[in-house]
Amino acid sequence: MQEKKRAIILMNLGSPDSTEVKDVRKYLDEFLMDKRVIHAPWFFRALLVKGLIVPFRAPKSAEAYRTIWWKEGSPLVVLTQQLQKAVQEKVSVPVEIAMRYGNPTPKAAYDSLLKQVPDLEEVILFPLYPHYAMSSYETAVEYMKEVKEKQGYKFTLTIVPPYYNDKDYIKALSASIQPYLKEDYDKIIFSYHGIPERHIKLGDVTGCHCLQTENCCSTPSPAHAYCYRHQTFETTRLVQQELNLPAEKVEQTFQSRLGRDKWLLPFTAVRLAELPNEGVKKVLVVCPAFVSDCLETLEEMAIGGKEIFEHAGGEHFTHIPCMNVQTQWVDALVKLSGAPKTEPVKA
Ligand SMILES: C=CC1=C(C)c2cc3[nH]c(cc4nc(cc5[nH]c(cc1n2)c(C)c5CCC(=O)O)C(CCC(=O)O)=C4C)c(C)c3C=C
Ligand SMILES: [Fe+2]
Ligand SMILES: [Fe+2]
Repeated sequence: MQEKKRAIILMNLGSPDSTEVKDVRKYLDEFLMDKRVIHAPWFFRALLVKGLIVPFRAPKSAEAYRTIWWKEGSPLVVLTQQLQKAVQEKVSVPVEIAMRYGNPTPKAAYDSLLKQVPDLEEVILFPLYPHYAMSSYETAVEYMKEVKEKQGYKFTLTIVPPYYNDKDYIKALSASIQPYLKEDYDKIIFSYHGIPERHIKLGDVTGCHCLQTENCCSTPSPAHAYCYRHQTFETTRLVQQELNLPAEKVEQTFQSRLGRDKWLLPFTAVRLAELPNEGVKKVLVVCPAFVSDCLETLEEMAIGGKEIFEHAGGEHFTHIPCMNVQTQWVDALVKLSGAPKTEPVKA
């Protein structure tokens, strides 16, 4: 039987095209005008985003991007391109990348694949987010569907589900942490990108579970399929188990808050400022919501987090890089995608 004509798209969040304020403004505008990121009717969202957030944030954000930018471009985009190359070496179908905001766009990714395989039958969409959140996984998937429908492409779209508890993902993430455990450390902080509590409640398919009790995320519920908070706790728990980490040395926090809404607690920045006073002087920080290093890991955590911790009396701060193109992660990704592997070269 003939093999189905397939291809893969790796999808990430995206970055501005450059560190110039005008490009950052354009990127933030597209990002924050997304109705799955800021939940408000279009008119109020536009007023808030275009009138208030973007004009103030763009120059500061551009400054932050300048501290981490590489000569090849944005770390997030460059690392996603490197991941594409690493995956391409292991699968026998074409691999493209697409960004939810900025470039390369979903249309560019689809069109490139159709150029390579005109009779394409199936695109496997791999969101580079291990956890489900409306503002990351859901918006990426829905946007890819929307563009496909609009363009009238005939192939099917198969979506890889969140893999926050997948055995191979957990093993790869654990392997990326393992070498740092040789250091003398007091605590390892699992810092995840935060989201507003409102998003968790809105995504609660039961309508009566999420954030209703202290331990909702560890009480079995169908809501967990869409609960970012539950899924992040699971990743931490499974890595802790895999690496045999003592419970008293593990802490979970949330970073990158924007605006005045109630966001998931505790905040990484607040805990980093408190920990030295609790006798925690040496920390390791890992950011498992990101598979590729980006502004939030390289600037907010490795630079900003370190500053906060040391200013409060901390002595040793180690940021553990994301999995990026580590072989075990690439192998896990290929397996999760279900794409056919390249034939091993015969000796
Ligand atoms: C890991 C998944 C992510 C979730 C969930 C998420 C939610 C979320 N983000 C913002 C606002 C901003 N995030 C920004 C950067 C950024 N966010 C993610 C991932 C998630 N965001 C990544 C990978 C990045 C880095 C992009 C890069 O170019 O490296 C930014 C832009 C930078 C800045 O000005 O700080 C904003 C703004 C909200 C409001 C939100 C949930 C509602
Ligand atoms: Fe974000
Ligand atoms: Fe939950």
